[in-house]
Amino acid sequence: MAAADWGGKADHLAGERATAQFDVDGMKVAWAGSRHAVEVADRMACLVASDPVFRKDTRTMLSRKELFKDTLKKAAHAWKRTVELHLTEEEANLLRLYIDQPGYVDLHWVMFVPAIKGQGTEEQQKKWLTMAYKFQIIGTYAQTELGHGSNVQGLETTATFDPSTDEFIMHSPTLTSSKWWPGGLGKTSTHAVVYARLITEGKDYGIHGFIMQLRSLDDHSPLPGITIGDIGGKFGSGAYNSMDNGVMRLDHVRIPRDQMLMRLAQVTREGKYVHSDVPKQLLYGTMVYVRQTIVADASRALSRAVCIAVRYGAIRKQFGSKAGGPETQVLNYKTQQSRLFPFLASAYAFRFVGQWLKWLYTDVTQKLESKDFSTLPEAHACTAGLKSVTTSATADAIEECQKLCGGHGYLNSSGLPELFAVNLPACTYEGDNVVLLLQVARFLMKTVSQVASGKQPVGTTAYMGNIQHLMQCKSVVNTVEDWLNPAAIKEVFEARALRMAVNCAQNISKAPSQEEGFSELSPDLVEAAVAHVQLIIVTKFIEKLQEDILGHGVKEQLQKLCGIYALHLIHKHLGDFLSTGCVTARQGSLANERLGKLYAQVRPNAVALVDAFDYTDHYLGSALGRYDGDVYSALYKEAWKDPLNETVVPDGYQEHLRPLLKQQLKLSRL
Ligand SMILES: CCCCCCCC/C=C\CCCCC/C=C/C(=O)SCCNC(=O)CCNC(=O)[C@H](O)C(C)(C)COP(=O)(O)OP(=O)(O)OC[C@H]1O[C@@H](n2cnc3c(N)ncnc32)[C@H](O)[C@@H]1OP(=O)(O)O
Ligand SMILES: Cc1cc2nc3c(=O)[nH]c(=O)nc-3n(C[C@H](O)[C@H](O)[C@H](O)COP(=O)(O)OP(=O)(O)OC[C@H]3O[C@@H](n4cnc5c(N)ncnc54)[C@H](O)[C@@H]3O)c2cc1C
Repeated sequence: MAAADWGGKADHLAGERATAQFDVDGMKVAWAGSRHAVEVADRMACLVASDPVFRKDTRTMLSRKELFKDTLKKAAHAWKRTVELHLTEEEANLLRLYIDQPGYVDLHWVMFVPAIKGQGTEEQQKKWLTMAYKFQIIGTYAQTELGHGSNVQGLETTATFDPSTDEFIMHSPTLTSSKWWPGGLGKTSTHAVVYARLITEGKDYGIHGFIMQLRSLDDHSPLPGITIGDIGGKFGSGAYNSMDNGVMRLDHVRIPRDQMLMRLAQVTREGKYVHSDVPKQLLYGTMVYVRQTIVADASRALSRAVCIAVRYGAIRKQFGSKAGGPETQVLNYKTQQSRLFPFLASAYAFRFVGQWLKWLYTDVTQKLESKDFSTLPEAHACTAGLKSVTTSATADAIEECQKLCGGHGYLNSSGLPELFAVNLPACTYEGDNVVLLLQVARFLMKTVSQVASGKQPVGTTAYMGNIQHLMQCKSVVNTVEDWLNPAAIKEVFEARALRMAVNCAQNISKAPSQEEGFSELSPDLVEAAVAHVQLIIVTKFIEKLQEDILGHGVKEQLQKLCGIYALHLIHKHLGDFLSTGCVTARQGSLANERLGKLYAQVRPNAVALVDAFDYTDHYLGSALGRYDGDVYSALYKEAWKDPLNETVVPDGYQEHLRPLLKQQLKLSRL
């Protein structure tokens, strides 16, 4: 399908495709999760690619105002098409995804609606979601403030209950309490779930969510007492600048009591605070949900960058053989392969762990509904950890893909600068990655202490129960081939993760207090958390290979990619594996040798492996990553679209360039 908007012209990558040793269609199914998923994604991608309103080839050349208006136009058109075509929720989500332009609708669907679903009573859901589903109101998620983002308990906005009128008074008491960052808040949202300190009967009960109307539904002006605007331009051209991240100050704005989200806690008519018998952490449920979706976003962004770099690497040639033979495709350089193929493997690894995380989230949600809260800490640790590791790796990889494409990768028309700029903030939003890894570490330290007191850990920490073995085992790897054994790979990852966690726990216990120890050891704790999360990713990839995977050669390719993912981590973090005694220096070099062989085996399949992502040229948005590989014509054509090329002689020539040149000429004649 990726050739759909390609039109059947000469395929410069045909030779590459001919060397593939597996069934690309089968791989598409493995990547997407099911035949149905491939089919619906294809249909939605084509719908977007064939609609001129969704064009994005000149996006990076638009001014902020033009870009914002273009985003409003696309969002409205997408909604129109959704209604006209009676799209299902799955189809509508994919439509939004392939439009590929961050905007207020993301916050509306991904945060505002889930916040009400998770924290509103049935009555509140009925009232607000009915309007939200029909886009009669547009909502955002207003949590972060100018002064606090990570420390949610430090937020300053107040919601003070006034029993005389049965209302809350919403107020920003300081400059730092101004809401700052919420997407769509700046110019678009009519409503928001606003997080504020609940004060009733003179007591501060901490952070709670409140639904607030922000703008008039008649003329869109802010309601009395509300000062609201955009926070200004952000990193890169195009990119996240399509989003109106906002600032908001509240001056004693009154809202009815029933606009406090009351599923987790209530304030009675008399002003009494009542907490339900559910963990208070459920207040953070929306963040758990979104972190889970961000893992899927990361694999998608990474796969786009890899697709661009692999296809371009197969087209780009530099240097020939000394005997004057043909020039070498840069993808054939071993250094390119060792930089790029781990990203290809990571894209698949993140995709599969993202599919598993979605399952975990659904499972935990079902348990929560039947009041089983036991798996909540693990769900928090898994979503926080995987969000952190996958987004950091993705941002680094996109940047490296730019370098892998040389100078042309730095052009906006490569698609890479925008891809980087859009995905970089995923390391920060929905929880700064280091802050989230410290949450994982906290969970690990608790688990280690439970294991020490004889409790059997479950789920993703079950391996810690095998502590006797894992603390002293030595890897059995003795030959390069031994590194093909998934059990051998899993064992060293388990041993490394456990030993790093236990080392931290032992060192913390030597500190004057738990808190001081945690703070002192925090750099090591972050590394232990990364080791644990990488183990989860490796394990889920290995488990994926135990499923029925159809299609000639598909499983074999995935086995190679799984090997690359795991072994490149051993190579990259060899210090961890050596210092914890999980592998010897010799085993480390055998792993590296195995890695080199795997790169060579993947090379003839590389283009087909990125074709299996099934991206249209429209979605990829890259002159370098085109399906047909006609890179140079595309680069040449794109250059002429730049506004600078609208005139042959540039604006400013008469005022600045001509006088300068004339003056210099005059001086030289003196
Ligand atoms: C190119 C096209 C692109 C189109 C893309 C379209 C796709 C759209 C997809 C996504 C769009 C995303 C848009 C993103 C917009 C961004 C939104 C935001 O950023 S919203 C704001 C998010 N803010 C944060 O994440 C703040 C981070 N901070 C926190 O989460 C917490 O405060 C904390 C740091 C985790 C908590 O710290 P701390 O422990 O100090 O405090 P407490 O609050 O007291 O916690 C005590 C116990 O609770 C446990 N805990 C904490 N969080 C959770 C949780 N979420 N669930 C369960 N349990 C939790 C914590 O571990 C403590 O436990 P114990 O140790 O006491 O047992
Ligand atoms: C593009 C974008 C969109 C966003 N959209 C929204 C939105 O829609 N709604 C919303 O409410 N918010 C939104 N945010 C805000 C976002 O959630 C916060 O920026 C994020 O949670 C990080 O908080 P912070 O900015 O306060 O960083 P800080 O916490 O100030 O981080 C600064 C530095 O301090 C470090 N640090 C902080 N605490 C610790 C600690 N305990 N230990 C060690 N190091 C620490 C961090 O690692 C970081 O390096 C958005 C942000 C961005 C960039």
